[in-house]
Amino acid sequence: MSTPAPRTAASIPVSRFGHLVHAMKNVMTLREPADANLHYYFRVNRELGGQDRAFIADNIYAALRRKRLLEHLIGPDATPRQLALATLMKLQGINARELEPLLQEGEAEWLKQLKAIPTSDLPLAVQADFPDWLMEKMRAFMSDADILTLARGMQQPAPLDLRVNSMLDKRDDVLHTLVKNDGIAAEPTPYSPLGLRLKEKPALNKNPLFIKGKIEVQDEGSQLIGYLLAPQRREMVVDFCAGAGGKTLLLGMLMQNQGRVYAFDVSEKRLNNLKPRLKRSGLSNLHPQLIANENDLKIKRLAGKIDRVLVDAPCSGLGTLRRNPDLKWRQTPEGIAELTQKQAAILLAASRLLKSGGRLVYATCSFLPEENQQIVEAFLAQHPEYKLLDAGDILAAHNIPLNTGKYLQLLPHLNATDGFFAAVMEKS
Ligand SMILES: C[S@@+](CC[C@H](N)C(=O)[O-])C[C@H]1O[C@@H](n2cnc3c(N)ncnc32)[C@H](O)[C@@H]1O
Repeated sequence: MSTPAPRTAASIPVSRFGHLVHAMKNVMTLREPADANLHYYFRVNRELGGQDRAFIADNIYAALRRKRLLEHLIGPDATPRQLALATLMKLQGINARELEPLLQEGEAEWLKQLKAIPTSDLPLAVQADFPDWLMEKMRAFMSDADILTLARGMQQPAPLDLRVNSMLDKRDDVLHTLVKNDGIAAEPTPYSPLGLRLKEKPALNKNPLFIKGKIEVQDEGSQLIGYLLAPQRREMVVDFCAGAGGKTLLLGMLMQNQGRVYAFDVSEKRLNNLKPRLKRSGLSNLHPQLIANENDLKIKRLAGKIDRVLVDAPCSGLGTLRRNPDLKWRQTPEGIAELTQKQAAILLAASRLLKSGGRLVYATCSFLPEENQQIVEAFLAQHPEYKLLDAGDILAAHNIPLNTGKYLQLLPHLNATDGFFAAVMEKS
C-alpha cells in the first residue's frame, strides 16, 4: 500500500498546494487566457482529481479577482508561493495555524505580518481591484461609489446558467429532471423564459440532458439578446460574429428550426466548436460560414437580403470579469481602441445585409460606453435610415419584465447576469 500524501489540518494535501503554486506561476504571467492556461495544466497533470482541480481553479480565480489587493499587501514582487498562501489566508479565510503544515521556514512569521496589515481605508482602485487605466475610463462616466458597487459585483464568482432547448423539452420538465433525478439544485432564471440557474457548478458534459441537446450552458443575459433580435420562423437571419454559436443556437431554436441562420465568424476554431453543439441541438437551419473579414465576398452576396442581423461584436469582455477576471489584467487601453475601430467596421458591414424594415442588434459583453453607446450613436448619426427601438418595450412584448431603458444594459450586481449591452435598430 502506498503512503497517503501528508495532509494539513485544513485537509489541504501538500501536493495539492504544490500544484496550486505551479499553476499560479503559469497563470500569473498573463500571457494567455487563464482558462486556457489551466486547461493545459490539467491536461499535462493527468493525475489530478476533481477535488484537486476545483481547489486549484478556485484559488487561482480568487487571486486573479483580487490581484491588486494581494500585490498591495505583499508588494509588487510577490512570488507565486506568496500569492498562493495569501490567497488561502486573506481571501479564502483559512487561518494561519491550519496552513502551518504547508509552510517553509520564515513563512509563519510572514503570514502573521500579512494578517496584521489593515484592509480598511484601501485606495479605491485596490478595493475595486481594477488597473489604473480602467479606473480612469470608468471615472469619466461613473461616480466612485458606483464603480465600487460594480467592481464588487464583478468580484463574485458567476453562477452557472443553462438554456433549455424548447424544441426538445420544456423548461419545467428539465428542471424536474435536474432536481429530482440528478440532485442538482436549480431554479428558473427571473427573466429568460428558457433559463435555469444552478447553485453549484456540476460537470454536465456526461449528463443525458446535455448529451441529448436539451440544455446548453448560456448566461441569462446572452439569452435575452436572442429575444431582442426576435427572429421569426421563415426569415433569413445572420449572426455576424457567431463564435462557437452560443446565440446562433438560440436563434435557430426561436425560429423553430425553420428559415435560415448564417453563422459567420473569422475564427475557424470557434466555428468548429459550434459543430458538436449544432449536432446535439437537432437544428438544421443553421449554416456556419468562415469569413476572412467583415468585407468578405460571402457577405457582399447577401447584401439587402436579410431580415435580421445580430452583431455580437468582439469586445473587451469586461462584462464577464466574474468568469474571466484575468481580462482586466490582460486588456490594455490600446487594445480597446483597436477593438472600437473593429466594432464600428463590423457594424457598418453587417448593416449592409439588411432589407428595409429589417432589424439590427448590436451587442457586447462590455460596460464601457466607448464600445457600446458611442459605437451605436456614431452609426446612427451616419445612417439616418436606421432608428433605435426601445429594448425594454421589445422584452415586454415577450413578457420579460426587464426595462433598462432604450438600451439593454445588464450588470452582475443589478441583474445577476454577466455585464451586457445591446441596442436594437430598425432599417426604415
Ligand atoms: C463576442 S464573440 C461572439 C460570441 C458568440 N456570439 C456567442 O454567443 O457565443 C465575438 C466573435 O467575433 C469574431 N470576430 C472577430 N472579428 C470579426 C469579423 N471581422 N467578422 C466577424 N466576426 C469577427 C470573433 O472570432 C469572436 O468569435
